Amino acid sequence: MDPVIPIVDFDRFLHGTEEQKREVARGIDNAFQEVGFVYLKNHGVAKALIEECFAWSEKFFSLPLSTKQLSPHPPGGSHHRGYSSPGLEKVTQNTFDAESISKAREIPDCKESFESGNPLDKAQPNIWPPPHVIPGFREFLEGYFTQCGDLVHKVLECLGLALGVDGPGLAKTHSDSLFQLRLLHYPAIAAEELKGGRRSRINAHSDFGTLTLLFQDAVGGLEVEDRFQEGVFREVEPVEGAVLVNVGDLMARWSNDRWRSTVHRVGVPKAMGDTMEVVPSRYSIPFFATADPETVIEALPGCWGESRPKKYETVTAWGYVQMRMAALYE
Ligand SMILES: O=C(O)CCC(=O)C(=O)O
Ligand SMILES: [Fe+2]
Repeated sequence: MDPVIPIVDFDRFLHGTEEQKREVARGIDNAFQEVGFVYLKNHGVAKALIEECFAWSEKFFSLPLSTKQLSPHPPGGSHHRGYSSPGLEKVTQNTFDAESISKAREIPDCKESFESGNPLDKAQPNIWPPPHVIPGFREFLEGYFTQCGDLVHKVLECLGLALGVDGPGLAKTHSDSLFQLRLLHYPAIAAEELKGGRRSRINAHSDFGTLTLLFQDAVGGLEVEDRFQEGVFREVEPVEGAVLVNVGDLMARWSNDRWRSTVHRVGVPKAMGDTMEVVPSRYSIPFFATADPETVIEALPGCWGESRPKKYETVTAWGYVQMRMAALYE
């Protein structure tokens, strides 16, 4: 059976009555408890803007490799900006020791990406291509970043409502907006390579941060792990006009595991059937949110009590994300 990712009408939070807002908050809360993913429709980011972002992404990735490499992702995992060519980033899941990391990396991810962040982020400055190579790219992405950041803040406000946290509560912990906008391109690939497990589009992983927004094209192939059967993945079909929102590890921990950070990966789209030999190229645009670095991550109100003791030690948001990033590169 396909996983049911609930679809919630976010306009009822953005413009609804108090009761409608609470209803949306309950809807997202339930979805995050059950699957860790929710589809939001009427999320307020204009369709034309999202389409334009996909167009910029296609334009960037169609540049020659040598041109894309004019804005290279630095070696190591601590400065996550710029262009990564296919095979550079190798996603692994919960493996921090050298031996298991190198084993997981035998199957390369067949994708290329371009990462950018908040222009005010001093710790991770953006790495843009020279303007003459793709004029307007930087300006567009900087504006798009702000729009996605606004949506993250709204979703956090809504989650705060679900937990009974007053006012902007949770959104306040993300006020630096040290988020990451990622353009992703999975080049066309022989179906055999993916099915035979010799290569993957993106290996199974969960996201590190608090929340991820994911816009994807119509190709499909995103799969989420069955909550009751480890290692069993089911496809999540794209829903036109809706943004997929999922819980990251930091949020799972912060919510004392009330909300799930579900493992996901990208494989062969089911809609292709068994006959197609080449899996078409796919584009997606995740936007990763995390809390301000100094935020103290300890069980949120409403997520612990006598019958639900706190499961995790207190960490800062910064300390946690650094540990996860270091396992990505090198
Ligand atoms: O491309 C996708 O649909 C998923 C990407 C993803 O999971 C990630 O970048 O963390
Ligand atoms: Fe992910």
